[in-house]
Amino acid sequence: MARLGSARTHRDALRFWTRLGTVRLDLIRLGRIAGIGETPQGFVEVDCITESTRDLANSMSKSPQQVLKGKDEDVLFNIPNVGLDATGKTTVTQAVKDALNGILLRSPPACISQWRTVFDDEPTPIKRAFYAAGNYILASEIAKASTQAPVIIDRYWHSTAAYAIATETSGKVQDLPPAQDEVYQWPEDLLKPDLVLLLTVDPEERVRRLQHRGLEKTKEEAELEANSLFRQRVEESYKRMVNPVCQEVDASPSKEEVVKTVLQLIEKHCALKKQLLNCSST
Ligand SMILES: Nc1ncnc2c1ncn2[C@@H]1O[C@H](COP(=O)(O)OP(=O)(O)O)[C@@H](O)[C@H]1O
Ligand SMILES: Nc1ccn([C@H]2C[C@H](O)[C@@H](COP(=O)(O)OP(=O)(O)O)O2)c(=O)n1
Repeated sequence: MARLGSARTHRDALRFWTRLGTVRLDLIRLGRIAGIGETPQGFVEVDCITESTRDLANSMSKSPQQVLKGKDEDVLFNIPNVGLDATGKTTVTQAVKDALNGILLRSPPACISQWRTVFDDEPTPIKRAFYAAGNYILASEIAKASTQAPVIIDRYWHSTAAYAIATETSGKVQDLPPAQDEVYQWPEDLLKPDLVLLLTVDPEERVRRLQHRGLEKTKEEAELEANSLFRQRVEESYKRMVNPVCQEVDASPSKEEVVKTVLQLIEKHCALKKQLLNCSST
């Protein structure tokens, strides 16, 4: 395990605290995940080597939103889709990306996805650290891609937070942290999306889609299937997210209809964004 000491002296070391306050990550530009473990302070330490980390270091010296300012900023946006598994996120993100000639990204990003199965078997705080780090790495990719085209994202911070909140709590949705709690707030140091879409379907339809898809499940996906209270806590946590809120989309209709609805929402959002930009520049 790479020691925290080396991270402290490393020029490119970056330190992040997740919103949930449980995990500290030291992302170091080395090229591979060197090790993980508990520091004496009880924090989880992850040394992560990705090309993106240097970009991230550069972008973190600016405010998260500043890094998005490209020359065509009035027409550019980034839109994550979130929701329970098998609600159609991957289907919709792909179709929207094609329709808008955009760029499709996902959380966790491709550059660390090969470690996913390893981290999914780790204790929860370490697994969360992995997904949280993924969101920050993804942010630097979004910032870069957003100067070229609209960016459509399959999951982002909302997913990490919703699953973390649902795991850290038990029982019914009434036992979740209250609606105004800061766990539902977007982290200040993470690039914000323009519009977050929460895809929802009724539980029976979701199970049908899950069976139809037939992919291997993560432990949490299996938990989602077995435990309807857990599922309700994840979905309710999504609904309580603020700044930005998750805009709910009924994903029960046909793929074509859902994509049409999503494109209309994006169009509406863009019109609003342009209006706001015009107002602020006059
Ligand atoms: N609107 C829809 N109507 C019917 N089936 C759908 C719809 N959207 C997605 N599906 C199917 O449901 C399954 C899960 O979709 P997927 O996009 O993989 O979900 P997710 O990314 O949310 O896990 C796939 O087999 C997909 O073809
Ligand atoms: N940004 C992310 C992405 C996924 N996760 C976790 C939450 C769940 O345990 C799994 C579900 O992710 P997965 O990509 O397998 O789900 P879908 O393919 O979209 O159905 O990963 C996360 O915590 N944070």
